[in-house]
Amino acid sequence: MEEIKLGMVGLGTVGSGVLEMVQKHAAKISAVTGRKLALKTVVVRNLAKHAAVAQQVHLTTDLNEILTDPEIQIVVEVMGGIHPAKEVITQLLTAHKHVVTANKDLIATEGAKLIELARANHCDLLYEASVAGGIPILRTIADSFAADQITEVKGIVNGTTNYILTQMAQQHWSYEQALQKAQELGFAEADPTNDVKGKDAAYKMVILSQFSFGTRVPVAAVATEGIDQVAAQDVAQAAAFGYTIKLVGVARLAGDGLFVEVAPALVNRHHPLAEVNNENNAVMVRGQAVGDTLFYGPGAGGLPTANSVLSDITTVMKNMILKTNGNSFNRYSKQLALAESAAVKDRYYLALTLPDQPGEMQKLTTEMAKLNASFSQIVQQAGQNGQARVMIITHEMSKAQLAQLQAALAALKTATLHCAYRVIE
Ligand SMILES: NC(=O)C1=CN([C@@H]2O[C@H](COP(=O)(O)OP(=O)(O)OC[C@H]3O[C@@H](n4cnc5c(N)ncnc54)[C@H](OP(=O)(O)O)[C@@H]3O)[C@@H](O)[C@H]2O)C=CC1
Ligand SMILES: N[C@@H](CC=O)C(=O)O
Repeated sequence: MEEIKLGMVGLGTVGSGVLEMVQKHAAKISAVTGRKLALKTVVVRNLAKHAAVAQQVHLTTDLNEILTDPEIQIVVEVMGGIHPAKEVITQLLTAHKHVVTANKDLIATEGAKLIELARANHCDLLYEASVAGGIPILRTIADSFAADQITEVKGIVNGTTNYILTQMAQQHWSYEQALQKAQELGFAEADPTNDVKGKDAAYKMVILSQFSFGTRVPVAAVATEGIDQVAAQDVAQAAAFGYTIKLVGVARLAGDGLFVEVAPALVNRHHPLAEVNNENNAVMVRGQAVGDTLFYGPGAGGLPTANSVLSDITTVMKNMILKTNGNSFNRYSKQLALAESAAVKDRYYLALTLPDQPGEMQKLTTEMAKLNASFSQIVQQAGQNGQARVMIITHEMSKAQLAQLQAALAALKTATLHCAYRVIE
């Protein structure tokens, strides 16, 4: 049987999973593709660190060993980050190697240029693993939603933060303890800042938006808030109201535009997203024809992510046999403007502190009434230093109304708004 040789750059959590799958699942890969797959060369930073693997695969620190090897036709990039990953993939595509990557940072920020370079060189550039780890969501949207009009895609798309929130809520671990464990388990990025600040999820929502709506939204246009400011009081009050706090990415058509955001949200405990725990992710795709669909699975971790990488590799292999390489992963393109804030409507959970004095609550409700904003649930708790903490679940209001309310509360000077989280029923 003909053998297809693979190269790889990076041998961390995902790279080690790819090595394991190529070895353990060799028979299935051959049965499905009609070709043997062999991992020939892996580029690492530090040879000594990976000495134990040197018996199984050729290790090098020199990318040229892959670039100049005519036997290696497909290369996996799992080093992460934007630089030098961008330069590495650019060199690989220029050398006519097909590339499979798990790198959402790079695809979300520089994807357009790399996709064009791949097309110009008749190479495949596939990145199923870049969104939601082991969930096969990108190919599903590209293929199975090819004819349907998607109106909303939302979900939990970061494993690290979902793991942290789950441990904090269920095991009562501290934020720091849960983050450290997520790092030990290989879920977090090398630098976890992007995980906890929501940027990793924003990268994924940019890629999901491109597949779902055909529009490439700049990362900077995605309003992004992480979980590092979520207060224990709000986790407890959310539970008392009947909700669970999750970091949720939303991309939806609103008015004539597209709205994309990543932020903590209160998810009704009966909603399927409320049941998504630990490093698991879930993506809900709403199509005009099909209605609501839900895709669930591990969003981080070596072997689950490697499975998505291998699905891309086998796709490249099949394309090589059929001589159909060089087509873009996602072929849907449609230019949508960003949605007007008046068109984006949700219910919100608001947490404020006010002076614990007669008339202060009245001022708050008066400001809300001026904006035609109302609420369905409200709780007031005595706090410290003569302050009361007020927690509200509003009726539906627009982003524009919310911004006006925030400005009005700031003008009052006595009220401090701590958070405004979307409510998902
Ligand atoms: N971990 C996960 O669950 C998931 C990760 N991803 C993505 O997959 C990619 C890899 O993630 P992950 O495996 O967790 O990352 P790791 O940090 O575990 O591994 C990165 C690997 O790349 C190597 N590396 C980094 N820079 C260079 C360089 N300049 N030259 C050669 N090798 C280099 C590192 O070397 P060294 O060992 O010497 O440090 C390490 O082996 C990232 O883009 C990530 O966002 C996607 C989905 C899930
Ligand atoms: N750090 C990421 C890894 C997968 O993309 C996450 O936690 O989701």
